Amino acid sequence: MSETTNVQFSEREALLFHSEGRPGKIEIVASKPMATQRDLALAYSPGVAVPVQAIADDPATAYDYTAKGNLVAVISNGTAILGMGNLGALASKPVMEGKAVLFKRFADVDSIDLEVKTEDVDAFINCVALLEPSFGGINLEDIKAPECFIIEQTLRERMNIPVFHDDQHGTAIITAAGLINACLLTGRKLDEVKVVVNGAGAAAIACTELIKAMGVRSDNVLICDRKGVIYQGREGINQWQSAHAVVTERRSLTEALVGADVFLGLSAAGALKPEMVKDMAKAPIIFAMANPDPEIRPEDAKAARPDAIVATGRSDYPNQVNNVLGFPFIFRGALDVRASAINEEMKIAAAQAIAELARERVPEEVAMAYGVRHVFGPDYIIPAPFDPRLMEVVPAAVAKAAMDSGVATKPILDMEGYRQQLRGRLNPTNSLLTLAYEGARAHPKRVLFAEGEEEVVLRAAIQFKEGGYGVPVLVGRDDVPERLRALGVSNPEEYELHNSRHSPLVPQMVDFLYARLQRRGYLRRDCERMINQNRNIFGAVMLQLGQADAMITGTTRTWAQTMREVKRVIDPEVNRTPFGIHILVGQSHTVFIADTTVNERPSPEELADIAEQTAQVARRMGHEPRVAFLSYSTFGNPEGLWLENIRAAVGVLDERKVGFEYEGEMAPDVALNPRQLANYPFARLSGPANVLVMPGLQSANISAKLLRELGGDSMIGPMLIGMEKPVQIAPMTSTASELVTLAVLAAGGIAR
Ligand SMILES: NC(=O)C1=CN([C@@H]2O[C@H](COP(=O)(O)OP(=O)(O)OC[C@H]3O[C@@H](n4cnc5c(N)ncnc54)[C@H](OP(=O)(O)O)[C@@H]3O)[C@@H](O)[C@H]2O)C=CC1
Ligand SMILES: CC(=O)C(=O)O
Ligand SMILES: [Mg+2]
Repeated sequence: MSETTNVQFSEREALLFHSEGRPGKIEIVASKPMATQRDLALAYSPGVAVPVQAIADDPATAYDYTAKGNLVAVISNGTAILGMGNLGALASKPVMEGKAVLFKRFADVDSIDLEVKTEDVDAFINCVALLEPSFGGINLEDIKAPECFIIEQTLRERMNIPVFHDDQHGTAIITAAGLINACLLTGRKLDEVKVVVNGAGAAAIACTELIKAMGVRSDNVLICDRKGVIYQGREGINQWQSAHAVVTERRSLTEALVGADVFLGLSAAGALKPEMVKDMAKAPIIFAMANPDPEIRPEDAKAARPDAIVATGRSDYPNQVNNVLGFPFIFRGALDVRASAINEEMKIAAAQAIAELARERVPEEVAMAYGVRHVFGPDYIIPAPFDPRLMEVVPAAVAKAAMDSGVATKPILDMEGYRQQLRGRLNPTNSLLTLAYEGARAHPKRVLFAEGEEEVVLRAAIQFKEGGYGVPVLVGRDDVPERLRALGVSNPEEYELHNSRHSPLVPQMVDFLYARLQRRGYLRRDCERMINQNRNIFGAVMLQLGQADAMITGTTRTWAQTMREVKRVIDPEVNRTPFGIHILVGQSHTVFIADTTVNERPSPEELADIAEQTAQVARRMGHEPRVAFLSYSTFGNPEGLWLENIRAAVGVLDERKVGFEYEGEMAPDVALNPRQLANYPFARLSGPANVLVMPGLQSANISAKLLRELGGDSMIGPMLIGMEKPVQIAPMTSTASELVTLAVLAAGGIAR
């Protein structure tokens, strides 16, 4: 995306995000059934004694019988939390929990945060070293320099699993990848560039070492800390800093930057001033990587030097140079070959793989569907963390480097098979939802929130606006600005508000509604009353009159009631069957269930329409559809009275010659479980179904709601499909972020 974007949120929102529901960001879920006494007897005593003995006899089997092989500890003592400084072990917990969930989200690595309350180097080292049996790898985090160097070095020597201080090496790898590409774009050679590194701590020293190893000349790198340039002979510098001290007359950051090609900021917010940037060389490369706030804001850097290539550590500006691009995938590769360490070869392989990926074109279907233009250039020197290709490319490169350099204890024999397996580990829905959000930011639309008096709706509207996803158009009373202010909004007057009491649009709206309903038994005054008193009708007419691009409602009335109101104003699209889809999203699977909201006893043609349109939605969300028409019966067994419609629907699709797999009638276990499906070798599904077409509304709606209430996975929807205008009716229990997701899907044309 080329536009500069800037996600904003209030402090209240950030706290609410962390406290809502279960406090914090992680929970532990059992990976084996725990339902019966037998399960418990196997999982715990006495059954557990068997793997205990096996591991005692052969320690390598711990990888077969426990979670060790996919488990990474994120460990900190909180002495250098982001760029916020030493705030202690406990305060670092939100960051460490955050890293743990990023491991899972991006690379399906299970991870747990451990905050160790000591600044004593030996105590910390002992604590971590003793944990070796528990984990497949150790990610050290936010530990200040110089202690971090001793800690990491000693632990690498003492432990037989990868120990990786991410602020050092993760950051260095991503910085190196970004630098390679920025130099390519500006026609520079690494052995000629003059670099100023601001900050002389963990990240800065590691970045300096890696870029020197890649060819940047030692006498071309100046490092600065708060006191200025680290020159040879300066008092009070440590051994890691003195290794990079140079002979120079320059003393301040300002002096250091005169004529410099590259600024690498790994220090603190605001450390780089616009006037300093002015003296840098032509087309300067500025990586302001301090978190959460960079050394200079990109807009200020660009104002001072429009010819600059600017990167930050943040996700809300172009060019995010942040270690999140590396650590999940680097550990994925290291774990998969049971590497005993993450060595230089693996780091360089990761940096090169990431740099190369940015130079390749983003897959066309992703770019087209979401209007996201990621083309190698000054605003795109590095892939975005949600780029699904990272998961395939980086772990494979790291695993290969581990094998080639002799640290892989379980080499991968079939590399192509491994890449395929990596692809299957991630659910495309996750990355496509992120891309849908990015697409919304690139093409902001006007979304009407009809129930502007509900707190949850206002919070969704705030998130929608502050996230830059579009313009919320609120329907509500005059006290809405006051309510927005109470929710932490400082500029509520910037929110567009429509109130039927004094909207100048009302006469036009009444005309529209009356023209539509006069032959359906409504008088003009009925229409006036509906416009004045019913927010869904008011909102839907606004949508019809082109005042917004999409509409979200549903939190104050039941779904059916809301649908009745909406349908008074908005028709189904010509030749389409309106219906509803619930989408069940797990870590590695997505299932689309339809029709969960509209048609009580769909005809064969309607079932076929529902299948076709749901398959299209699945494709828009990155899944190759495999449709199962569900029943209690599988291919006529048991026989029953209600199967004809379903069989006829399969026949309708046969005639239509649709371009996706479908089959039926079949029971859900046959549709979803390959072992059951194997009993029907003639069935035309190449794998478990991901689109489930239900025989009727009873079973569909009940299943969707059961799954929402009892299932562990998250549910999107119901999405309303097939209406002439993009209107979405959310469940009454929706959270603010669920409403935002529906708004983004509706505005982006994915839910239609
Ligand atoms: N984008 C990314 O992926 C990453 C970014 N970072 C960022 O890098 C920064 C440093 O992290 P880390 O190395 O772990 O921390 P450390 O505590 O190890 O190092 C901090 C260093 O920054 C220096 N510093 C602080 N303020 C200034 C300033 N105003 N001007 C010059 N130097 C300054 C300190 O110098 P002194 O000794 O004089 O105080 C010290 O050398 C943080 O902002 C962090 O968020 C870190 C890792 C990854
Ligand atoms: C990104 C990161 O690890 C940091 O800022 O410390
Ligand atoms: Mg960090």
